[in-house]
Amino acid sequence: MIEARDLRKEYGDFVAVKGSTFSVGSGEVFGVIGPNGAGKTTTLKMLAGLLEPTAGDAEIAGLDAETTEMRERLGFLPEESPLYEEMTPVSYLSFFADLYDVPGDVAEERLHETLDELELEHRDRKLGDMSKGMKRKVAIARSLINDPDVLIYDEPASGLDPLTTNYVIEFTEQLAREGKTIVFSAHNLYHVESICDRVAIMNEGEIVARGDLDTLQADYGETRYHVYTTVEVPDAAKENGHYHRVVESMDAVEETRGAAESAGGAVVDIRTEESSLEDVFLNVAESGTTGSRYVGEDAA
Ligand SMILES: Nc1ncnc2c1ncn2[C@@H]1O[C@H](COP(=O)(O)OP(=O)(O)OP(=O)(O)O)[C@@H](O)[C@H]1O
Repeated sequence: MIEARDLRKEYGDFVAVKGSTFSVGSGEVFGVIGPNGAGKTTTLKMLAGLLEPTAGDAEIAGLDAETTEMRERLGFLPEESPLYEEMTPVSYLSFFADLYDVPGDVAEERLHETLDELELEHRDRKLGDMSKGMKRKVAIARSLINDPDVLIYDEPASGLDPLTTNYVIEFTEQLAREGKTIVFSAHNLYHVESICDRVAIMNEGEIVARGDLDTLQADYGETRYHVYTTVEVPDAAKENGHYHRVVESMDAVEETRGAAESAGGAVVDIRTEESSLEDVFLNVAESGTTGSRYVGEDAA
């Protein structure tokens, strides 16, 4: 559905994106993460045809990123979305519906339906008088006015309070369940983890790792085992009548079992804990960009 082939962006001598390559399947949710300045926005803008790449190209549904046909299939939500302050949500969204040649009655129904789903009230209030969260909801509604099947969302919940953030993330999840193909960037890795099928981790203009979450966790994460015993074993803490030891290998689990049995006790429970995306991200960041590699089924 989406193909990014070696997308590169130079600003003079500075290379903002060194060559992003990835593909996103139909109905998939793909997350782009990385520290400030990693090149996420630049990549997403090139993908959306809003920024001309210095080299490489992008396609959405087989259509070149810069074509009108492609834009009709796409909803783009920029990180910052200045709206026309004097307009109301309804006049603003009608204006964009018009630009996309959406017939008036369809646009009217669609915009109210979307604003209902987003629970946006005060639809006749000027955008300039609306809160940040309300403006973000209008920007999201704008990205959906042409009923696109592909959404590119740059930091959809940026700068919002926790309640509105949850709302926006849940709404994005709902769009994914409805079958939209979504590429989105976020700093909150918990959100990425909860929504995305696959992720790309960017650093200093490069994709340093990408793949599905399980594979990234297996490659860059660690599994921790929580072993609970009836008797004291080395490095264990007393907890609710048992002894709790955290180890990082099955060998260490077996060693703990041996220690417990030698002391006349037993292991009563073993729980595994996988790394979070945050752990994976920190491990990738620590390993630096040298020796970058791709993981997952789309390894290139
Ligand atoms: N128009 C421009 N001219 C020169 N440099 C630019 C321009 N736009 C972006 N850059 C630089 O390119 C790099 C990547 O920027 P980009 O906005 O893509 O990063 P990002 O990963 O989205 O960061 P953030 O998480 O802070 O939004 C940064 O160093 C930025 O300063």
